[in-house]
Amino acid sequence: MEQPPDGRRPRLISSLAQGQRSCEVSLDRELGLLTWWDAQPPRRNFSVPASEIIAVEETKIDEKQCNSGKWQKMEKPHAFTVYYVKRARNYCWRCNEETFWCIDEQLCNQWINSLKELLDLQTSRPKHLLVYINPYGGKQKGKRIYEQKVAPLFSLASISTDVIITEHANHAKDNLFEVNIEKYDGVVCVGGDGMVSEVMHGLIGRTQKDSGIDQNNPKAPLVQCNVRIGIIPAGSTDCICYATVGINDPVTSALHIIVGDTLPLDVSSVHHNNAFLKYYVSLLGYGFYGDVLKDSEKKRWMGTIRYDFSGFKTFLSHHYYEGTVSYLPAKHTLGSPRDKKYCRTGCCICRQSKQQLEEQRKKYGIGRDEGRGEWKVIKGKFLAINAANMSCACPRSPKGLSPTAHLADGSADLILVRKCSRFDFLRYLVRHTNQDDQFDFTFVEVYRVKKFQFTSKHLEDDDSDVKDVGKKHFGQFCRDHPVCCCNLTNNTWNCDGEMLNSSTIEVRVHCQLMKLFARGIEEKSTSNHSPIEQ
Ligand SMILES: Nc1ncnc2c1ncn2[C@@H]1O[C@H](COP(=O)(O)OP(=O)(O)OP(=O)(O)O)[C@@H](O)[C@H]1O
Repeated sequence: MEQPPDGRRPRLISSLAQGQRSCEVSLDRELGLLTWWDAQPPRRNFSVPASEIIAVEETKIDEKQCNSGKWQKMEKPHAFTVYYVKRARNYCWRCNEETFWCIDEQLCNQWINSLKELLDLQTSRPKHLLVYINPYGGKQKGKRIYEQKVAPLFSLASISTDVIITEHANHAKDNLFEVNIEKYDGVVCVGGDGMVSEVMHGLIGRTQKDSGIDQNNPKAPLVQCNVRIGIIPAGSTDCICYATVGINDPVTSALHIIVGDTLPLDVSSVHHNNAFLKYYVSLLGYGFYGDVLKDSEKKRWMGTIRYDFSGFKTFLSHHYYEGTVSYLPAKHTLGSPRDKKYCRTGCCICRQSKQQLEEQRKKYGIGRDEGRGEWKVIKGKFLAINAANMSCACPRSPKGLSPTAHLADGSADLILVRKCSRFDFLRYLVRHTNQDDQFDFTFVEVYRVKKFQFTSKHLEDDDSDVKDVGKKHFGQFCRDHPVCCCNLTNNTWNCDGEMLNSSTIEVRVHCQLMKLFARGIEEKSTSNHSPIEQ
């Protein structure tokens, strides 16, 4: 063992073997770094940070291994296996393993104990989790995905779980109001965005209830929810997972949970007339995205293809909506929607924006800081009104609705698509799938906001009762004849993929209200190779 001069913890260095090859292995306990390199050329060198080691286990050596290679000469070969995160393509993580063989049992135990001590220092890792599985989400594979891909990894990492298979919609949400939440280091949901939304409503609602906060008050300062949520994607839409991890892959998500990653996330609340309606973390969409959802819900029997079908049908209908949007610009944020500064792991825009908000809070007092600033008002006819809390990237649109929206800066990107021709709207939609700037159109506006309101024109009109009779009839006619592009009184918002029926709403972004077991999208340079070959 190497003794450092200044009282630092000693570095463990040994000559071990990997199968037939001998290697040097070093454990720097101060840096938390496991390194190994070939004793003979080509002398490749690998490193794994302790934070990405999943487990270490003594390896049971079978007869075959004992009788093969140079180890057959040894009386008692001993080995230990290190399981660690290996980065694959497209932000995917895999569990890799490396077995190191020692001649001496004492040395083998010393290695196992030293690595375990280092793992014990990883205090952000969960030990006990509450898991909700939606057996009907996506292609109804949630239970199988959990049992085959996730549970074995949790068990390898010595994480214990209480698993609840949901029996009806809102089961997870209701259960979270009753369960002894203190017992758990996090809550995992296996399903799609709908399940994430359910668990989020349960946890945020429970936190407010326990703190005596009235969710119906749109101005109430909500209490941050400290229980992390892990998302195991198993739905038909896994946008929240995709935008926070970079990929919707159950193994990758399970590994982010195991290593105890933490990603703070902004949550927006939606109110109508001092009544709380819903929270959302990815998209709140009116017009095009609200109509696509409304139509697709009637066609659930079609499976995931329903989104394409309803998207095409809604595109042809070309309905527009008239109303007033008022918004409060997010002056505290350091970014802007078209600055090409993407939200990535350890995002400094999110960190600094949160600091700015905290300073404002100290200066003006909690509650009074948020309404400060000048409200802007825009009246018009819109094909779509979208508020993106995150990029909303998904496999169909890898850069998302607002590519530079930030996950945790206390703001949302409000995108207004004014009435335009079908051809122009198609050009706008196509830009979500290529590298061109989707905001570079005269009929598209985008603002970074911390609050906004929308009032439908029909509710603003005093004589709306008389007009509505006619509109109701024409509305039905237009719905039945999709080529008509009239002004409709629809009241459906797409709120994280769930329908919300209220055309007039008040929205407020709550900076970093909840936390996920994730780390955001990693820069390509970190995500290409691991362990690091030096
Ligand atoms: N056992 C259950 N039976 C019926 N519905 C359930 C059950 N468990 C959860 N749900 C509800 O199913 C809805 C959709 O679930 P989930 O998001 O997991 O799947 P999905 O196929 O991706 O659906 P969507 O695309 O609508 O989000 C959720 O809103 C949830 O409340």
